[in-house]
Amino acid sequence: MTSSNPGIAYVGSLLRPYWMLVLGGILLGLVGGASVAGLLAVVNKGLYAGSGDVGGLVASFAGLCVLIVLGSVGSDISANVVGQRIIASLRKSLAAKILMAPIDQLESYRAHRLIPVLTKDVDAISDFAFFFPAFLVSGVIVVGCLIYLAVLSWPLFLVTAALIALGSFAHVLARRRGMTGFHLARQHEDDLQKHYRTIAEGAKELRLHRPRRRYVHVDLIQETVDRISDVQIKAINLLVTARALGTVMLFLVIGTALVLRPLLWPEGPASVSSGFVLVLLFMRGPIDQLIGMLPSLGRAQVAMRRIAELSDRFATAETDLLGDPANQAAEHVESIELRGVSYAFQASAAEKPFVLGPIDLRIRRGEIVFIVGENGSGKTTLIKLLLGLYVPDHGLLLRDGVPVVSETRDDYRQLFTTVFSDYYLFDALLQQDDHKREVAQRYLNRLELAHKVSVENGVFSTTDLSTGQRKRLALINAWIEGRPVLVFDEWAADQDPAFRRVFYTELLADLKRLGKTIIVISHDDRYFHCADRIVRLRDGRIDEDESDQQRKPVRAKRPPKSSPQDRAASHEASKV
Ligand SMILES: Nc1ncnc2c1ncn2[C@@H]1O[C@H](COP(=O)(O)OP(=O)(O)OP(=O)(O)O)[C@@H](O)[C@H]1O
Repeated sequence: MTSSNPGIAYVGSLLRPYWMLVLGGILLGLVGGASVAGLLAVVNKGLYAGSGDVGGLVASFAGLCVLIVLGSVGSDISANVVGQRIIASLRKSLAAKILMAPIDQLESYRAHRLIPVLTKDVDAISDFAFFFPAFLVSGVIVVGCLIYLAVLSWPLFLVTAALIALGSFAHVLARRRGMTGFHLARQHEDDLQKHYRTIAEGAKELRLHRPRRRYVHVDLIQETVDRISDVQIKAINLLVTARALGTVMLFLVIGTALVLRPLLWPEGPASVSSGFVLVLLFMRGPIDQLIGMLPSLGRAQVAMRRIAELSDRFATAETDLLGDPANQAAEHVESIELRGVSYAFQASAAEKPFVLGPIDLRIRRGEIVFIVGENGSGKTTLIKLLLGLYVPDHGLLLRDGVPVVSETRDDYRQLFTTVFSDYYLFDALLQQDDHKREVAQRYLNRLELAHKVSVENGVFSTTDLSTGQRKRLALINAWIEGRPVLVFDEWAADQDPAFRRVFYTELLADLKRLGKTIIVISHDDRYFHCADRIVRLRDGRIDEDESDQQRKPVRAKRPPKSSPQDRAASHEASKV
């Protein structure tokens, strides 16, 4: 979407399915607006009519009243339906966009910017959608009245139109500055969201640190809130002033019309003047309503732009991610491979981006591969490339020797179950058959969670657990999914020594016996002997790739040193 106003283009694409309703609403609005103008003409005529015209005037009056009601109710209903449908489509489409967005784009967008788009921006459009029917009808009434003015007298209409154009120009200028304010305020809203996250997620740390608490409260939150309020006040004041000037301008038009009438049209009937005054006074209401809605329209425009930008940024080549999961059963895989793969994070001009690769790595079915290396050496990035979450800048990802491309990438990803170090724990088990429930129960026992958690109607009874316990629950989820490749990113880091030992020496071996391929990111060098192969990363490159047989004697399998307590705990844990 590269049009000069991506917001309008995006909303246009959302409106397209409802074009019949939109058109119907506009036509009905036109009928309503024209009828109002007609009614004013009838009223004006009535002021000068003789007694013989009463019957015709009453009939016209009643007919026009009915048309006004039908027109305005019809256009209101259609605009309301379209407005609400657009909001619903917007919400669904944004959720779909996020579900399909390239993971690296999603990661760099950051949650504190994403959430306001989903809430604030959609709400801004929703607010406008609520007023949109009135906006539409007011617009149509103004147009209808202008047409009636033109019918009454061309010269006076031209003078009026010139003054209205002048007033509108002043409004356009005011609006442009107002919009700049709304844009600025919206940017500060992102900062505010970030600070809100800070006080919610950093509550414990802030409670313990008075200077930092004060800094966050005063320098970050209060300052940002005041900045937003100042910018909004300025923007709205400008529009309100423009509105008052608009009203004065309308009276100016009335005065000018009255003064100029004898000059411009000396032989014209008095009904022209009264008709003009009547219509101009009547127009004040709808014009006021149109101008009054400009701030809301301005905010909606800013919101649309934000939504369009997000939508543009999250565009993806993988468009079938939300298809029927029934076709995506996990299959087995003989090998997964990165061939000549490199990947660089996007970075600002000042920063040097981290570059991974080029990497050649082939993992075979049934292997236990440990990915090791210093912090920041690129282990998680490597895993994300291997999982098909990041698309390589160069090189190929292969499944059983066949390149994985956009069309096959999601099928490929279904081979894996992962527990990332920043994993998200889902409380519901999607597989609900008896066997899976039994496996879940068995592993709840084995991982010493049965006293805290049970499976009820396919949902874990609680996830209010300690950090280590939650990770065990994530492991159970992974186990139950039964996929052929399991990836653990520092799973054991939060476990007590006994469970760490159970994980490396027993659970990994169990999974291997089931024919699983296992990839483990680990810093636990005490248990490196449990791997069939160790891939060591340094600065984004593979530094060593050693199989069990190649490993030097010093690294050969030997039991890790453990305390008597470790051994006792491990014995207890392995009894289940
Ligand atoms: N979203 C991102 N944008 C930019 N750079 C990133 C991003 N994620 C990671 N990096 C950079 O990539 C490098 C490798 O990160 P990665 O998480 O792969 O390391 P790691 O080996 O898993 O580290 P650790 O052992 O600490 O988990 C780091 O220097 C990090 O700063």
